[in-house]
Amino acid sequence: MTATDSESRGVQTAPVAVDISHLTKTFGGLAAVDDVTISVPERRIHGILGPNGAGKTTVLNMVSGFVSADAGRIDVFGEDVTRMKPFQIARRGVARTYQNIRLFPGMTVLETVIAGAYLQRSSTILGAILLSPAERRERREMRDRAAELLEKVGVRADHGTLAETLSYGDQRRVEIARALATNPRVLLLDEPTAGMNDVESEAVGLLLRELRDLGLTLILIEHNMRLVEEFCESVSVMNSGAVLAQGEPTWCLEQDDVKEAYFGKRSDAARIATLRRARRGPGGA
Ligand SMILES: Nc1ncnc2c1ncn2[C@@H]1O[C@H](COP(=O)(O)OP(=O)(O)OP(=O)(O)O)[C@@H](O)[C@H]1O
Repeated sequence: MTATDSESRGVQTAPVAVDISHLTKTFGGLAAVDDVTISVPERRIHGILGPNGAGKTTVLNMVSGFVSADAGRIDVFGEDVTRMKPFQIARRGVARTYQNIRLFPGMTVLETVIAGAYLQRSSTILGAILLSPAERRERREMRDRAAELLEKVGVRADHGTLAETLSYGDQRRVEIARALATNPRVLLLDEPTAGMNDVESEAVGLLLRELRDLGLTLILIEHNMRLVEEFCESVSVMNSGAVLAQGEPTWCLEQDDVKEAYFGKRSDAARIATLRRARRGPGGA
């Protein structure tokens, strides 16, 4: 079927933002990622799920250039980034957060977010040294934008507080704000709700949806099934380096091999049903 056929039937086919094709990475003989193919359209919230050691973080590390692929290819908005360095990929609009929070020690909340914005600077080094009017204006704009982003992600703490002294949930939010300060088109999030309670996780889910509505493509590694089912539009479930199932989250989670691989035990698989009931309320449906 051609694009014209699709359009004439009113089917919208969004351009692909991140196209991962036959990606493979081996560490000391172990295939951490084994022939993985994942295609994420623009303006999508896509989850990568799977048990510990499934290869999820290694996939994100390759997309962001922190780990080089042994085989396969990664395209971002149609451009081959497979062999690019992290800063080159970042310049193409890919930002990320980490599983283990990486905030700069000794920096305030505001400084941390401003540090993210430095990738976007247009002022010259000479301008910075001489503190030219353009430099001063740019610094002011970065401060304003950083404050705006902190507000958007829901950090209520004083912006002068040292980032490392914040609660775990707030540190994760500061990380998201720092990533957003680079003006990304694609945001990769490694367990953004780890350590958060249900209310905080829900707020992150709503934020992701808001970002999607603003045009971002979001790829997140997430263990919170409730969040996945509520906010992810599609998922890839991985196990032992390979993709077991891809598609609509609820459908994927109902596949027997996914339940077995991801949750290991029947009793854990039952947890999915419990979470669904909780989400729908006492009336079910
Ligand atoms: N730099 C590395 N050197 C050696 N082995 C690695 C390296 N990075 C990852 N691995 C191994 O590759 C496999 C996949 O790891 P990865 O962190 O991608 O899994 P994951 O699905 O993100 O797991 P988790 O949910 O626990 O973070 C694991 O067996 C891990 O030990």
